[in-house]
Amino acid sequence: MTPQARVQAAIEILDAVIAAARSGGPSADRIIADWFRTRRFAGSGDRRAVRDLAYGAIRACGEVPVSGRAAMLHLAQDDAALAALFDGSRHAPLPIAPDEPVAAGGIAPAWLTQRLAESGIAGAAAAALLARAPLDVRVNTLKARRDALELPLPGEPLAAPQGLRFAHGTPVEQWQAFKDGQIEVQDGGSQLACAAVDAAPGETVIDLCAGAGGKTLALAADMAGKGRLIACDTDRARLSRLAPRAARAGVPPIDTRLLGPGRELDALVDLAGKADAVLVDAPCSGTGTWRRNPEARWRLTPHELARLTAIQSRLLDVAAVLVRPGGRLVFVTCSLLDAEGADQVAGFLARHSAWQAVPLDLGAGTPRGHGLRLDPLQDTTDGFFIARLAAPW
Ligand SMILES: C[S@@+](CC[C@H](N)C(=O)[O-])C[C@H]1O[C@@H](n2cnc3c(N)ncnc32)[C@H](O)[C@@H]1O
Repeated sequence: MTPQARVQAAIEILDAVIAAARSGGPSADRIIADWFRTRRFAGSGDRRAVRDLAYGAIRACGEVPVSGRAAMLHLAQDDAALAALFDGSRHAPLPIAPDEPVAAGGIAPAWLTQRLAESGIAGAAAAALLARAPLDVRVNTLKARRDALELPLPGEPLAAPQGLRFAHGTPVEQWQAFKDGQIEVQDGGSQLACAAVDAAPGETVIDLCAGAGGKTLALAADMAGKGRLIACDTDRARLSRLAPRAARAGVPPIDTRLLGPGRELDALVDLAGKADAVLVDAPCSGTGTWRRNPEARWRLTPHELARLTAIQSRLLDVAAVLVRPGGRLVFVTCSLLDAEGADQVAGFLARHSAWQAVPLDLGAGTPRGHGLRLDPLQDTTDGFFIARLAAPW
């Protein structure tokens, strides 16, 4: 592809990303993969260049742009070489007209930027939400040890006890250690959220929102494969991805429970008051993971945020029913908004006055309300809110 054709391709992809953000359609990654699937003439250099252009524009524009071309023109404003590629030649974008719409730059839509600022995330901390994430792995202690594992490249040890960091794009999934289940790809913040559960061998631990089991596998390793681990979710497809991952990681079969939204306890009655620990890795806005999917900020609306916070409160109450007297509940969201963090825990403690928040020391993070917040600027992880709550005896 010519440099001009790459820009035009990025514009077409951005049009699709914008439409998907408005209609709840596929992710930018999916759209880019689909675009190239039908254009076999594009080589790996073309893919990388088009992807970088598209993601560069997504990261740079806070509000949803009116079009892919307006988003790309925002980048071209400060890049004369890019602007010169709008030359109208074959497969190139049309020349830039003087009165064309140009998308505005920014961190996120105005309402969301304000909510972040009210939650103490502004300036450099807000910009860091859109930085490029490194690649973190967790050493699986069921099969290996961080200090005795030989890998093709040395990783940088993280605050998370089994975490190692590599540069973005390191092909760890091709390494034998990955194929053998000795390492899992998992953000350092996500690993710290699991450490907050402090799961121990022989315990009964429930992962209430397990998804495809990223955190479940870390809990299983902490339990040394001994005890009872129950992985739950309302999404059958996600939950079904856990079994093959567990097999690769050498984790004994895990009890999985498919939950009905709003009727979660129906499938968990046998566990009421029995769990030593319940992890609520709740569905959330994902403001802490924009480094990986920056277009998510174009999808979020105040209405969607209100829907998510209502689910989070309900899941906290569901979890409280499952925890045994003296047991623990760990609440986690990958969000920096207080509505999905500190406020959520304050609300829980107001509803359950006999429960207590337990201070956390994970070697990273900043206290926020009754919990701890990890943020991409200070902690160089994805953004997370983590709180640990103790049930009364
Ligand atoms: C943040 S994700 C979990 C990610 C997962 N723990 C991991 O580490 O990969 C939140 C999960 O909550 C699930 N979920 C949504 N509503 C739920 C509900 N009412 N009960 C349980 N899980 C729910 C979603 O399907 C999603 O998989």
